[in-house]
Amino acid sequence: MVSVDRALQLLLAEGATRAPEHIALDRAGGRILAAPIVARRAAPARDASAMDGYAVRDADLVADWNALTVIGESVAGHGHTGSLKTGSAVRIFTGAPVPDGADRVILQEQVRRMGSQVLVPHPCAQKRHIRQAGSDFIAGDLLVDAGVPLTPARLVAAAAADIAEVAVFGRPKVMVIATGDELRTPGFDMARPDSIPESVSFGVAELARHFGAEVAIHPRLPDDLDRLQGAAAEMLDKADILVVIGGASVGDRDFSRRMFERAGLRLHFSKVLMRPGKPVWFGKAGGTCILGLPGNPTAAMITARLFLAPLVAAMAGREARTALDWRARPLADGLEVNGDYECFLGAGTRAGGVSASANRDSSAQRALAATEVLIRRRPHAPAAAAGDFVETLEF
Ligand SMILES: Nc1nc2c(c(=O)[nH]1)N[C@H]1C(S)=C(S)[C@@H](COP(=O)(O)OP(=O)(O)OC[C@H]3O[C@@H](n4cnc5c(N)ncnc54)[C@H](O)[C@@H]3O)O[C@H]1N2
Ligand code: MOO
Repeated sequence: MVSVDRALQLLLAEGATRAPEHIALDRAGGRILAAPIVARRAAPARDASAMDGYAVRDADLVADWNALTVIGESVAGHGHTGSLKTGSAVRIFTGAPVPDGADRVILQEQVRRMGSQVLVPHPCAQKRHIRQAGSDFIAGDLLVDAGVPLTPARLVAAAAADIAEVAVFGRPKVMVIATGDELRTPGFDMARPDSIPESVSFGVAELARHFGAEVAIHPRLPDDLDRLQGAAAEMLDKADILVVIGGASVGDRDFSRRMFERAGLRLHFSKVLMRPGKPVWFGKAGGTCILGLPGNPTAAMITARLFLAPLVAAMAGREARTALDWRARPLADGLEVNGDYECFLGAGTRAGGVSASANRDSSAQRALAATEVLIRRRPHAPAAAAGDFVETLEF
């Protein structure tokens, strides 16, 4: 049996990032950049108007009101050709190139238009309403570092930098399999009272996707060692990480480790000093990582959050710690002294702080749905009172 920290260390030693690939920007959302985004052009490329109005020369604005001849128009996408001469103005719109010779843009609300002329007030010390060429960035500027996800906002910056294709890390392939004679597909074939809906694979698959994996769900299998061993070899070929749900404990029909014996399983840890989730195990067969989750749904989801999420994140090109962002939050209610095992309590958040679920049974699924954060209780942590700070993780 190993501690949670030691288990993480052993697991993450196997979390090598996937090779980078080049993909079109419109398919790159959420992927992790393998190379930085460097601007290929300046923004704006030339001086641009920040407002709708008139481009004018300061030298023409000496009186309280100044009559200027409107000699043309500059709209976004079609700039005015030619420069601004003494006594003239150019009608201009937001985003349009500012004609050469213009010093500022006067807002249209502040002028009086009279036929081909415009009456422009003295600008006093008003803003110029001109975005200078390169004031956002210039060609060669680093806009986004490697190693971070392409968020919606970063996709905008990459496109603005005139980039059509980005280098991102490959996504790890995760295959999830649920095992157990009692399991049935939700919504089907629940006639026998000893059948239960298979629920855990849905949560584990979504969690893996959320942290950057490409996920496949293998059809679930009964507790039949021959069939499990037969499926093992085929699954190992198709996945970077294989997640087996159930059969992790010591019962006569708990086969999740033995399922991979023939494939040459090398166990890195088997059992962790934690509650819930003690039966969780991790090993490798060939080049594939195998994570065995306990079947009890709360135990499965907590161990997946603590071990699968950082492994996927690391393989997808992020630092594993980004998936384990422990934060101090105050307790809304007190907690009892902790025992020898490290404990992870599902909790909700309220105005006063975090509040652990009353139901701590590792088979609970209603309390799981209400869990927003996990509270971490180190071995032998003393009793804690409302208002005390505890380590918490987004769930
Ligand atoms: N003698 C001992 N018994 C048990 C120990 C132990 O140390 N000694 N550990 C207990 C702990 S802790 C856990 S957790 C469970 C883990 O058991 P398994 O991983 O072998 O899981 P199963 O027996 O297959 O299932 C447990 C429970 O969860 C339900 N289940 C399983 N898979 C799913 C699924 N995909 N969707 C929904 N529900 C699932 C299953 O029906 C069982 O009710 O072992 C304790 N026993
Ligand atoms: O993982 Mo078990 O469900 O610790 O009780």
